[in-house]
Amino acid sequence: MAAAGAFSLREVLDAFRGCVTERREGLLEPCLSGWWGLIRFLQSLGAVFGFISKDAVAKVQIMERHRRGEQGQHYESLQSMVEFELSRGPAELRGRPDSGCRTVLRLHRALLWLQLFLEGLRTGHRDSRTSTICTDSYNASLAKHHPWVVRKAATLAFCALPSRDAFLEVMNVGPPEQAVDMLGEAIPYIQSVYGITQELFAQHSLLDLP
Ligand SMILES: CCCCCCCC/C=C\CCCCCCCC(=O)N[C@@H](COP(=O)(O)O)[C@H](O)/C=C/CCCCCCCCCCCCC
Repeated sequence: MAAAGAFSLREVLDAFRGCVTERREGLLEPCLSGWWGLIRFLQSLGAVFGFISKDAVAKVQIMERHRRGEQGQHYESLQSMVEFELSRGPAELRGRPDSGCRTVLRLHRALLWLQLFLEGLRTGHRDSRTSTICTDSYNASLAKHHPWVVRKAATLAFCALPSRDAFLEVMNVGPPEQAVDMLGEAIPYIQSVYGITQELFAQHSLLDLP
């Protein structure tokens, strides 16, 4: 999947559903595909979100370069990636700004924001403010990893978000009730990807990679 064409929540849902295998392995390809779908949605919201989508694109592209590179076989799953990058030594892992583990960690933290945001949208009232849901989700997740200037720019951008119902309509799923149902279907898959990544990274003390 690439960041072009109309957004489809169904495609994003299918991608995240395909990320976790029966043996609880996290597959990178479907995750990246899910991320491209989300980025496409973000890009459709306008230029005010450009600095956020640019960062997300850069991180997904780093992961694609790993996957398609000479060592690509080690980047099939989160587990094989962690094993491979740890085998090269902690100094190498901590010193590389484009390591797979560091990059996945940034996307993983953003996935917690996404979970909280989608849950807030799903359970919110018709007249809830999307910007408030987004700000609360951000403050409870990603914000603690960002410097003041990024937090300020992000919270300003959130003010440009449309109302909850308009937002649900932009999701192209049909009426708001249908979009809410699909969010209910999507959230457990996103939680599952978040859960296995959190477990794996905690097990190897990788949750604070600089
Ligand atoms: C189902 C459809 C509805 C929801 C659609 C949501 C679409 C969201 C798409 C993408 C989310 C953006 C993910 C951003 C990843 C940020 C990773 C990060 O933390 N990067 C920072 C640290 O990186 P390093 O410097 O250590 O390499 C970097 O400093 C960040 C810069 C940009 C600001 C990031 C703010 C993120 C706010 C959360 C996304 C809000 C999107 C709102 C739209 C609804």
